[in-house]
Amino acid sequence: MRTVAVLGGGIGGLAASYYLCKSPHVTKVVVVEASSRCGGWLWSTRRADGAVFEHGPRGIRPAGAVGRNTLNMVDDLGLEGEILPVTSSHVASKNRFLYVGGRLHRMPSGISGLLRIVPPFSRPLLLSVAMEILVKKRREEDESIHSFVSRRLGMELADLAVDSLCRGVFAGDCRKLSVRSCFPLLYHAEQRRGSLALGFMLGSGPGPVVPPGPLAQRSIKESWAQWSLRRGVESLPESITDFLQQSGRVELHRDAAVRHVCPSASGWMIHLEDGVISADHIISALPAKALSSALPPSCQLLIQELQDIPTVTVAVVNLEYDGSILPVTGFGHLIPSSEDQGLLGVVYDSVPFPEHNRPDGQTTRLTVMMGGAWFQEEFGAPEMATQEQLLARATEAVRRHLGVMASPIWSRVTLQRDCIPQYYLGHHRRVESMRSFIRKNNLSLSLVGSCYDGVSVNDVIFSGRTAVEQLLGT
Ligand SMILES: Cc1cc2nc3c(=O)[nH]c(=O)nc-3n(C[C@H](O)[C@H](O)[C@H](O)COP(=O)(O)OP(=O)(O)OC[C@H]3O[C@@H](n4cnc5c(N)ncnc54)[C@H](O)[C@@H]3O)c2cc1C
Ligand SMILES: C=Cc1c2[nH]c(c1C)Cc1[nH]c(c(CCC(=O)O)c1C)Cc1[nH]c(c(C)c1CCC(=O)O)Cc1[nH]c(c(C)c1C=C)C2
Repeated sequence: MRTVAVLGGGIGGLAASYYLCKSPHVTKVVVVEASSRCGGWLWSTRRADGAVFEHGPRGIRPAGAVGRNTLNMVDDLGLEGEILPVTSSHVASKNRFLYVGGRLHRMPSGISGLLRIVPPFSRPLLLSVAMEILVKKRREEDESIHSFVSRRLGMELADLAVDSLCRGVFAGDCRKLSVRSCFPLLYHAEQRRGSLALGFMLGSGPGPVVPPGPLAQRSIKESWAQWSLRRGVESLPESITDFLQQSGRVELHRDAAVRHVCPSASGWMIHLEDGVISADHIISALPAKALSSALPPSCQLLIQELQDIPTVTVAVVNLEYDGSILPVTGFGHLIPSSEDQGLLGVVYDSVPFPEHNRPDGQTTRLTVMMGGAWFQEEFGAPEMATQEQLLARATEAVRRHLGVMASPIWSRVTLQRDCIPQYYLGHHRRVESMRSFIRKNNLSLSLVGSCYDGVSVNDVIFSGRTAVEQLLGT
C-alpha cells in the first residue's frame, strides 16, 4: 500500500493514522481535517489558572478488549505519567444518582443494593434478575432497547434505569435505539444463552482478544473504573498528532475540508477547496453525512444509507462554583425522560477529577448536558437556541436538583451539533449493506468512527485499528 488518505482528524481518523504508521507496509499517510484543530469531540478548555473543563468525553473506561486497546496506545504514546485513574472503590464509581419525583436517588450498587427495595424502584433488583432467567427467549432480528428490557426485566427498569442510561450514553431515546447495535452483549446474551443473567455468568460469545500491556495490567491490578488525563482528554489526540508528525510519513492538512472524492484508475482523487490529493485507499473517519456529500453519484446506495444515520445535538454547559457546594458526592445524576425531557444529566466533574479544579482555593466543577434526542422539541432549532437560554436552564437545574442557590463564578456553553449518531432499529443491517456495497464495487474505502460500530472513544479507536488490520491483511 503506497498512500492512504485518512479523512477526518477526530479520534477515529487519528487512531487509524497511528495504526497505519505502526505498519512498515504503508509509505505515506495523508490526514485531511476540516477544522484548525484535530481531536473532534475530544475537546478540553485549559484555563490559565490550571482548571480544566471538558466539552466532550471526560472519562474513558479501561474495561474490556477495547478499553485495554486504548490503554496500550496511551502507554505507547508515553502518556502514562499523565493518567488520572478513578478506581472502582472511589465514591465517583460507587455513587450514581437518578433524579426522579423531584429528588435524587442513589442507584443501587453492591449485594445489599440488589437484595433490598431501593427507591425509586419498587422491588429488589435481584428479583427482576432472577425472574429474567425464566423469560422465554425471542428470536428477534432487532428490537428497541426499551422493548427488550421491559420484556426481560420489567417496565420499571426500562422506564427509569434504562431510559436514563441511554440518555447518559447516547443522549438518545431508548424507545428508538437498537439493543442489537447499542448493547450487543445484551442482545447476544439472549440469543446465545436464552437470558441476560446466564449470558453474564457463562459469557455471550467470542469477542476481540487484546493482550494487556503494562498500563492495562496496572489498570486491572488497581481496579480502575475510568481514567482521564492531567491536561484533559484532548491530550490524547494532541499526543497522537505529535507521534504522527514525528513519524516522517504523515502529511497533515488542517483547515482542509474534503469537498468531493472520485474513484480514479489508481485509487481516489480527493478534492479540497484549494487542491487535489491522490491516494490508493481512503479511510473515512468523517461524520456519515460529510462522507455522503463528498461521494460521487455512482455511490448512490452508500450515499443514501450514510444520510439516513440520524444524529443528535447536545448542549454542554460547564459550570464552576466557589466552594464545595454539592449536597451529595458521586459521578453525577441522570434524569429519565419522564421527569424532564430536555435535561439529560449533570456530571459532578470535581468528584472523579479534583486535579482539574483550579489549584488555588476550593471550587466545584459541574457539567449539565441537555437536549439530545429531545433538543428540537425542548429548545427549538439548534441555530436559534441562545447561550443565555441554555445557561439559564442549566443553572436552574443545578438549583432545583442540587439546591445550589449561588450563581456560578464561571461558565461556558457549547452547542455540540450532531455529535452523537443514533443507532436506531436495523442499524446493523445498514452498516452491513454499506460495507457490502463497498466490497461489491471494489471501492478502496474503509468506514471508521462513531457512526458505525460503537460511539465510545474506545470503540472508535478500535474501529480505526480494525480498518487498518483489514486493509493490510494483518
Ligand atoms: C458531549 C459528549 C460527551 C461524550 N462523552 C463520552 C464519554 O464520556 N466516554 C466516551 O467514551 N465517549 C464519549 N463521547 C463520544 C465520543 O467522544 C465520540 O463518539 C468520538 O469522539 C467520535 O469520534 P470520531 O472520530 O468518530 O468523530 P468526530 O470527533 O466527529 O471526528 C470527525 C472529524 O471529521 C472532521 N470533518 C468533518 N467534516 C469534514 C470534511 N468535510 N473534511 C474533513 N474533515 C471533516 C471534523 O472536524 C472532526 O474532526 C461523548 C461525545 C460527546 C459529544
Ligand atoms: C447526560 C448525557 C451524557 C453524559 N455522558 C454522555 C452523555 C450523552 C456520553 C457518554 N457517557 C459515557 C459514554 C461511553 C460509554 C462506553 O461504552 O464507554 C458516552 C458516549 C459513559 C457513561 N456515562 C454514564 C454511564 C452509565 C456510562 C456508561 C459506562 C459506565 O458505566 O461508565 C452515566 C452518565 N453520563 C452522564 C451523566 C450525567 C451520567 C450519570 C451518572 C453524562
